[in-house]
Amino acid sequence: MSSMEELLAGWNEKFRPHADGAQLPPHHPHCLACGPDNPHGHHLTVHRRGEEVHATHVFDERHVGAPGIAHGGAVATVFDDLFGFLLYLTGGPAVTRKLEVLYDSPVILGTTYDLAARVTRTEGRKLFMEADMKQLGGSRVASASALFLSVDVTHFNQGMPR
Ligand SMILES: CCCCC/C=C\C/C=C\C/C=C\C/C=C\CCCC(=O)SCCNC(=O)CCNC(=O)[C@H](O)C(C)(C)COP(=O)(O)OP(=O)(O)OC[C@H]1O[C@@H](n2cnc3c(N)ncnc32)[C@H](O)[C@@H]1OP(=O)(O)O
Repeated sequence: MSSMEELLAGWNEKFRPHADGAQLPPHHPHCLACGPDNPHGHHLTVHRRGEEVHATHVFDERHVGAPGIAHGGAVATVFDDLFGFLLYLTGGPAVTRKLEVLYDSPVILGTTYDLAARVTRTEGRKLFMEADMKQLGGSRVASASALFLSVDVTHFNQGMPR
């Protein structure tokens, strides 16, 4: 079995119904944001809570921008991937067409943040999503909105070596 075939087989399994409160599976083992086997990754763990997905996250020195502060691109990576977990609730693959991040305050390395994301509207293939990142029990430090577009499985063949 090719690595793509293995990925597809596993991907279908990931779309089974997930109970409220369940930990959701990583997109794949090397995913930059959630893959457990990516040494550069964020190792994001995400749970379903009702129709939302939630994560707690600590950025570290691998994600540094200005000294002591997370790189804005790293913050965007985590938001983008968190949106990708909503696909387990909506039931099929989709990809980011548009991602907008609002940075309210610096995201400090070594600090634990709470993240939550939800689908706000669907329109045909279009999934409109919103997310926020907050200090534990505290104020918002960033928020994001995204448009994902549903795609067929063949979309992912574009990444296979030719
Ligand atoms: C079931 C088996 C599944 C198997 C999957 C297998 C393997 C997967 C393995 C791993 C996956 C891992 C992770 C995935 C999950 C999460 C990770 C985070 C997410 C990402 O990291 S993902 C990567 C970054 N992402 C891309 O790499 C996308 C590149 N891009 C494209 O591939 C195309 O761009 C595409 C396909 C997106 C669209 O192309 P397209 O040709 O299909 O669609 P088109 O452009 O025509 O737009 C259709 C309708 O959206 C409207 N529209 C467009 N833009 C708009 C805007 N800005 N505002 C408002 N409306 C807009 C149009 O106006 C039209 O509207 P209407 O239909 O009403 O006319």
